[in-house]
Amino acid sequence: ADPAPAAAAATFAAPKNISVDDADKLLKSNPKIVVIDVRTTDEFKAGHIPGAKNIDFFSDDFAKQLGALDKSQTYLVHCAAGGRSGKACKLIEQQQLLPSVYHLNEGFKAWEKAGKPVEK
Ligand SMILES: O=S(=O)([O-])[S-]
Repeated sequence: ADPAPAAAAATFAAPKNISVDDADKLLKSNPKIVVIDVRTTDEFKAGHIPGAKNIDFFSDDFAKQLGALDKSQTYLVHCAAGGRSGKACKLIEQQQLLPSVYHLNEGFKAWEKAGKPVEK
């Protein structure tokens, strides 16, 4: 009666830290990757990575919203400087919310500072 959780778990990989330059290259080479910006709506509105989806880390149903995303996609998660997104990635790993996640751990601040594309 055991649903073989080990086999299911094997398809999940822990979120992988990635630099600003590597994230930029990754998004260019794979336009299907979904960027998840876990900052607040106000921060998001002030400028974000083009095409990003905003899911506020502080929203009550944050984990639920992540868990409801399409698990066949690959995601790039970030916040402003890696604090909130680091916690988000722990949650993703512990609860196995998404199987394929990159973490832009230096955050949007580093992205912007490097002169990478920003959309409002
Ligand atoms: O949470 S934070 O690193 O964006 S300040």
